[in-house]
Order: sequence, then C-alpha cells, then structure tokens
Amino acid sequence: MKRELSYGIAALKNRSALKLALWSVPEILPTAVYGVAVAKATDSFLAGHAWQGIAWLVGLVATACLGAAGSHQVYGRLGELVEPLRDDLVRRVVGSALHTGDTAAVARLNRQVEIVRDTFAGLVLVVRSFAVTLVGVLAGLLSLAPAIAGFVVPPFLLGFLASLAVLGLAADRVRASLQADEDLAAAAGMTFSGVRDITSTGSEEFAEHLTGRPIEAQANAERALARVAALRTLCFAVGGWAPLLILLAAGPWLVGRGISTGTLLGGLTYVLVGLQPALSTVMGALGDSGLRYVVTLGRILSVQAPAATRRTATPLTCEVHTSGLTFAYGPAAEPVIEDLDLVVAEGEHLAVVGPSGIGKSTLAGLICGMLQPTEGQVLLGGVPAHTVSADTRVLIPQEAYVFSATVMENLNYLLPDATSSEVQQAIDAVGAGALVDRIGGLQAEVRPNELSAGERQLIALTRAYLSPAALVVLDEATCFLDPEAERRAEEAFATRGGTLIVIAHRITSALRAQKILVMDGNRAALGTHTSLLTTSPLYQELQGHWHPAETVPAPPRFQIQPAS
Ligand SMILES: Nc1ncnc2c1ncn2[C@@H]1O[C@H](COP(=O)(O)OP(=O)(O)OP(=O)(O)O)[C@@H](O)[C@H]1O
Repeated sequence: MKRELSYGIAALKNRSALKLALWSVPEILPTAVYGVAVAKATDSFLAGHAWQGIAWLVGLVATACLGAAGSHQVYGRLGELVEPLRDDLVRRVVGSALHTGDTAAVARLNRQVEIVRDTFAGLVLVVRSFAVTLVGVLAGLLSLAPAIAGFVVPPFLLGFLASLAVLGLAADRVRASLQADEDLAAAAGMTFSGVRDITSTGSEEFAEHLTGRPIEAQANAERALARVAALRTLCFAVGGWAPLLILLAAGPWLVGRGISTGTLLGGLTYVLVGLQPALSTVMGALGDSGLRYVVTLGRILSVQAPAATRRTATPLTCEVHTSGLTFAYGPAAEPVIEDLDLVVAEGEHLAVVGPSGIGKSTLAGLICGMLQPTEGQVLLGGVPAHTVSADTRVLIPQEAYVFSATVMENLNYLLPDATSSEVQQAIDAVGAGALVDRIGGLQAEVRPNELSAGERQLIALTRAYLSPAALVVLDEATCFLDPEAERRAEEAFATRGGTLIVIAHRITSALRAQKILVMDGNRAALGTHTSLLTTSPLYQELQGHWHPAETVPAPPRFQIQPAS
C-alpha cells in the first residue's frame, strides 16, 4: 500500500496539481458562506427585515456562481494531471510486454491502467472537494460562532481519522477475501471435475474435506470484511451524526449564551449540508475507488520488466530475410502467413499490399520481432528478429502514439540525445514544420486529445525519422495524411538511409517502392508494379480498386487545425 500511495503522491508533484489546488480556492467561498448566509437570512426574516434576508440569499447564489467557475477550471486541470500518470503506466505495461513477448498482457494490463486512471482521477476530485469543504466550513463556523465549531469539529475529525485508520485494515481484508474466493473456486473446480471418480470410489468424505476448508476460510474472510464494514459505519456515526446530536443537545445552552436561532440553524446547515455529505463521500470513495486503486496499481507495478537480456543483438546490416515463415495466432488457428520466403536488402524500399485482414500487420509484427514465427524464421542482418535490440528497428502503426509532454520530448523519445538541429532537420524532412509551429514550438506542451489523427501521425513519423533505427516499418502510418503530405513523408524515409517497409493503403505508396509484396492468402507475389500487373491477378484487382480513388482527387484527410 505504501508503494501505491507514494506513486500517487509522486504523480501529484507537478504544476498541474498546483493549478488544480489554486482553482479550488474559489469553491471555498460558497462553502464558507452558506451557513453564515442561512443564519443571517433567518435572523433577518425573524426580525421582519425580509429584503435583508433576501439580499443574503442572493449573495449566497452569487458566491455559488463564483465557485462553479472554479469547478469548471478544475476539470480541465484534472485531465492534465491524470494523463501523464496514464502515459507512464502504459509505457511500463508496453515495455514489459515487449520484453516478455506476452502481447495478450498488454490488453489485460491496459484495462487495469484505465481503472487506475479513473480511480485516481475520482480520488483526486473527492479528496479535493473534501478539503475544500473542510476549509470552507471551518472558516464559516469560526466567523459565525467559534463555540459551535468547538462542538462540531472535534467529533467530526475523530470520525474521519478513525475511518482512515480502518482503511489499511479494509485493504488487507479485501485482498484476503479475493484470495479465499480464488482458493475456493480452485478447490471446487477440482472436486467438480472428479465428481464421477468420487462417486464410484465412495470418496465423498474426502471431497467434503477438500472443499470444506476453503469454504470455511471464505466464510471467515467474508465475516472479517463485514466487521470492517461495521467499523466504518461506526466511524461515520462518530464523524457524521455525533456533531449533529451534540449541537442539538447543546442548543438550549448556546441560546442561553446569546447565540441566535439563525446562528444555530447556520451551524446545523454546516453539519448537514457540508460536513456530513463530505465525510460520507470521502469514506465511500476511499473505501471503493481507493481500494480498487491500491489493488489494481499494485498488480501493474509488480509486473516488472525482466532484465533486457533477450533483445541485445545488434546486427551489422538491416537486411530482412524470412524463410519458411509461418505464423498462426494460436495452436489450433489457421496460419495467417504460411511458408513465406522474402529478402529485403539493406537500403531497399518494399511496399506490402493485400486485402484487409490478409496478414500485413502480422508480417510487420514478425519482422520487428514483436511476434515470433510458429515455423521458419525472420532474420534481421542475420540475427533472429525477436533478439535484435529495440533501437535497431522502429514500427509505426496506424494509431500513432503521442503523449502529454513537450513537442521536443515527443520527437526525441527514441533518440533523447538528439541536437536541436537534428530534430529540426527531421521536422523539415517529414513536413511537420507547420504543425510544430501551430502547437507553439519545440518546448510547447502537446495535448494529445487536441490533435487530429493526421497530426498525431506526423509527430510519430518525425520521431521514427529521428530514431537511430536502421529498419523502419510504416504500417499504414500515413493513412490520415492527404496524398501530398503522405508523399513528402514517405520520400523522406526513402532517402533517409536504411531499409524501409511500407504497408501501403494507396497505389501511390506502392508505386514509390522498389519492390512490392502482394499478400494473397497462402500465396504471395513479389515484383515491381509493372511485373505484378501481368503476374498477379490480385494486384490487378487491387489496382482496379485503388485507381479511381487516386485519379479523382480525394478530400484531404489531414489538415492543419487553425490555432485556437
Ligand atoms: N491478436 C490476434 N489474435 C488473433 N487473430 C488476430 C490477431 N491479430 C490479427 N488477427 C487476425 O489475423 C488476420 C490478419 O490480421 P492483420 O491485422 O495482420 O491483417 P491486415 O492485412 O494487416 O489487415 P488490415 O489491412 O485490415 O489492417 C486477421 O484475420 C485478423 O483477424
């Protein structure tokens, strides 16, 4: 739990957290004012000064509007605070999966990353709103009647601190309950699968013994969980209800010492509308989202990337050589690629074409060593692709990855030591200059959600261009660019040096390549545009599909967005 808390606290140590805290200040005002306004309005109405009472209520509405403006800003800052945390977790998850080759883990862990992000954001909001309420109510009570604060605040804080103390215990009990659940499922599964043998050999007693213990253990774990729930209810009774009862009981005494009816009502308002709901919400969130955050983040953080011993080979060339390459997604599945022999020489430019779902992305994954052949092999410079060091090759998929950081950090991610002039040269070559200018230069912050798909692709392409990788694989990585922007980017890669493989989605991409691989089920044809037109019926067909779209100018799929 300590590790998960430290991780969350570290994520809060940045400027966005400070901005979020500052934008929370306006919200304190209505919280501080509502009890005072109710007190003053009540006393004014009771004294027959109706307009004065109405003026207090109008003032209350005005401060609420001010608070709402602050809340609006808070949500914007929350995104800036939470997205870098998500990016960091995704980086860990993907990094670990790349080392272990367990790509299914990416999907599983990515779901957990989403849970951590959502629970973290929820916790930040709830804890922030609790702090705002506490400060506001304290300020309001002290200005209204410090004696009321003396009755209300100590039991409230006692209940709150006790509920925090119970939280650690609750986390342990939840983990124990999950474990007991899993143990019981395993024991019951084992007994169920052997039920015929148990009946035929008359071993019911043994089977009962086998499942009886985990059932008892699970029942105990559930009872322990229920006791913690009862303890939390007790904490809420102390923190949420005791202040109210104490204040009501002390009412006559307070009135006897000059506290007006309106002031007493104002104090009750602070308890009923401020402290009690805030305590209920924060306890609920810590008990629910808080526990989910701790347990889920714990699972992600414990998936350590093993020492990168497997991806250490640095080949001397970046020639791609596949022989007898066969790949299926599972032992019983039909192969997606079967017995493929292919050589792409160092410095060559290959386009891969074929119908949707034929296996182009699978081939890209195999060439980059992210998938391992079921049979045959893929060599990069004579070395098995999955053992080659990660910086030897770069694969840019259709959905480009851009993260919340500066433009420079996004671009030099694969070459952190790149000089400004190297970065600028890459930007100019790929054609990302207008985009970088629009974002505000190299030191400006990138907000991924404000970029179009084409703009994200331009950033990923520039990053790949700048990388030290000798093999670049573009898997429909330019599909959201207009044909002219795509031409410029692809030509930049063709003249960059190294081997280039482009999964093409337009005929023009194929025409720019020296060689074209047509993927056609279990068959594949390799040749040039001219030779394939005569040797590959599928290529002729694809060309027929592509051609009209290429001759009729398509609307641009990438546009620089106007500065907002
Ligand atoms: N992780 C996976 N598990 C199981 N099957 C998969 C997986 N990824 C892809 N496939 C299947 O493998 C086949 C080839 O998919 P792949 O994505 O390589 O084709 P593609 O030619 O790149 O398609 P597209 O042009 O639509 O991107 C498809 O039938 C697809 O459904």
